[in-house]
Amino acid sequence: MASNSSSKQFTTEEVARHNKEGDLWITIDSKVYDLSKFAGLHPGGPNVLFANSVAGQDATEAFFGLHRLEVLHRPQYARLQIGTIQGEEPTIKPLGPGEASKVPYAEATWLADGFQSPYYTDGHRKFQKAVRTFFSEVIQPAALECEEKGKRIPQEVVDKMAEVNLIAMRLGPGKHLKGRTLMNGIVTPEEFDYFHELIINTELARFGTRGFVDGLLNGIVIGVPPILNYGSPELQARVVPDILNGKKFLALAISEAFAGSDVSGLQTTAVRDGDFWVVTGTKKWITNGVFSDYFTTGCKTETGFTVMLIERNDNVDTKAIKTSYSPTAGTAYVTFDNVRVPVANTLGPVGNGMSVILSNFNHERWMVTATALAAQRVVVEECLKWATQRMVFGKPLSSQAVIRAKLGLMISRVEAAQSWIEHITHQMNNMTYAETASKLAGPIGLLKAFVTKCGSETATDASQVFGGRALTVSGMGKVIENYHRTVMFDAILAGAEDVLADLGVRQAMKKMPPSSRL
Ligand code: HEM
Repeated sequence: MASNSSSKQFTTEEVARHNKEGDLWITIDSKVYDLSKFAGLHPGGPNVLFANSVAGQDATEAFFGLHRLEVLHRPQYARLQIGTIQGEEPTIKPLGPGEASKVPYAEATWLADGFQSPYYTDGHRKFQKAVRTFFSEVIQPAALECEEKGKRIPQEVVDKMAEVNLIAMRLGPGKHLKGRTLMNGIVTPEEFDYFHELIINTELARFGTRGFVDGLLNGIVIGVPPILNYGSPELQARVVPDILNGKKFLALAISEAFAGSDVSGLQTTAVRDGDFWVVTGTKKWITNGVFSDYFTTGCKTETGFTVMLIERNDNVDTKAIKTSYSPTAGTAYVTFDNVRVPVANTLGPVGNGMSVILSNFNHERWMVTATALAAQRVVVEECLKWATQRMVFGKPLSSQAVIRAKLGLMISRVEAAQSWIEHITHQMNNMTYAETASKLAGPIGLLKAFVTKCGSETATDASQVFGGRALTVSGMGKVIENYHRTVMFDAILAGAEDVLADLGVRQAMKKMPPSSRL
C-alpha cells in the first residue's frame, strides 16, 4: 500500500510550507500526502483543499467528516502518501482479514472481548474467523462490484465457494454434507450445526450490498431442499452435485403476478401427457431466475398443487425484472410455454405440493432473519462511527442527546433480536424436524416480523443520523442508503411481515389450553 517514499519523515513545520496551488501537502492521521497534482482532480474540487485550515495542515478531522477510510486505501489515492510526521504513529486502521470490530455492538456479544455465550464452542469461533477471512478476501470485492454494476456473481467466486463447500453449507446441516470437506476441514459434516450456518448468514450480509445477498445463490438455498427431501434418488444424483459444486444454478419459482403467498390462486398449470407434464404459465419475482438452469416450480395439477423440477430449455424464458435493489440478484419474470417435464422430476406427492413448500419455510425465514439482522447490526456500527467522527458546532454528533436516543433504540433492537435468534437456533439444533415444524413456525414468524419491523425503524433513524449523506449511493452514507432503499426486501421476501406476525399469533391460539381461564 505505502510506497518506499512513504517511510520518509517530516516535521509539521516542513509540511506547513507546502500550502499552495501546485505545491500542496496535507497530513491525515500522521500520514503526509502530496496533493499538488491531485488537487485539480479531487472529486470535491480543488478549492476546499487550499483552505487555510487544510493546506499544509493536519486535515484528519476535516477528511473523516467527508470521506470513508476506504478512500485512502484505494491504490490511486494510497500512492499520494509521501511519508509520515516525525515521531507520530497512525492510529486509524481498517480491520485485518478475519478480525472482529472493536466498535461496541458492532459484533454479536459472543465475539466481544470478555463476554460469554452458552451456545458457541471454540470450534464455532475458529469457523467464524475462517468464514470472515474468506468473505473479506473472496466475496467482499465481488459483492461491492456486483452490487454497483448489477452483474451476476462471477463464476470464479462461485468456484471458490464450491471449493470450501460453502454452497452446500448454506443449505444447513444434513446428509447433503456427507463426505464433503467443509471450510478446509475446520468442521466435520457431522459437527456442522445451525450455529455454523448462522455464522455464514451473518458474514454474508455485512457489506451493505442487499442485492448481492440474494445474488449469492439464495435461489439454491431456498429451492434445493425440496429436491433433497422429496426428489427421487436418481433425480438427486443427477442434479444436486452439479448445483452444490457451483456448476449449475437453481431458483425457487412459486410466486406469480396473480398470486403471491396465496398458493391456491396460482395459474401455472401442468397437464399430464404420458411420462411428461406439460407446463404453461408465468412466475414473477424469481430470485436468481435470470441465470438459473433449474426451477423448483409450483404448478396447478388436476388434483391440486404439485411441485416439480423444471430444467431450462427453449420453452423456458426469463426476463430481468427491475427492482429497487441491484440486478445482481437476478430477479426474473419466468415464462413456461408448453414445457415438457419428465414425471420423474415431480417433487413429493402429486396434489400435495403445499407440504413440500411448507417443509422449507421455517429454514428460509430463519435464514432471511439472520441476514436481515446482520445487515442491521452493520448499520448500528456505521451510525456509532459517524456519530463519533462527525463534528457539528465543534463537537461530535454524539454530543446531541437526540442522536444518542436514536442510537440507544437501534442498539436495543439488534441486541434483543440477536438473543432471540440464538435461542431459536439452539432449539433448531435440538429439536427433531417434526418438533421444529410444530413448535417453531410461530416463533420464527414472529421473530422475522420483529426483526424486519426493527429494520424499518433503524433505517429511518440511521437516515436521520446521516442526513443528506444517507441519500447518495456512494460516499459517506452509502451503506445507509443501500439499507434504507432495500430494507423492505427483508420485510416481504419469505413471508410478508404482517402475515408472519399473524401466523405467530394464530399458532399460539391453536395451542391455547382448553383448561385456561382468567
Ligand atoms: C488524500 C486526500 C484526499 C483524497 C484522496 C480525497 C478524495 C476524495 C474523493 C474520492 C471524493 C469523492 C467522494 C467519496 O468517494 O467519498 C472526495 C470528495 C470530497 N472531498 Fe476529498 N479527498 C482528500 C482530501 C480532502 C480534504 C482534506 C478535504 C477538506 C475539506 C476534502 C473535501 C472533500 C469534499 C468537500 C468532497 C465532496 C464530499 C461530498 O460530496 O459529500 N477532501 N474526496
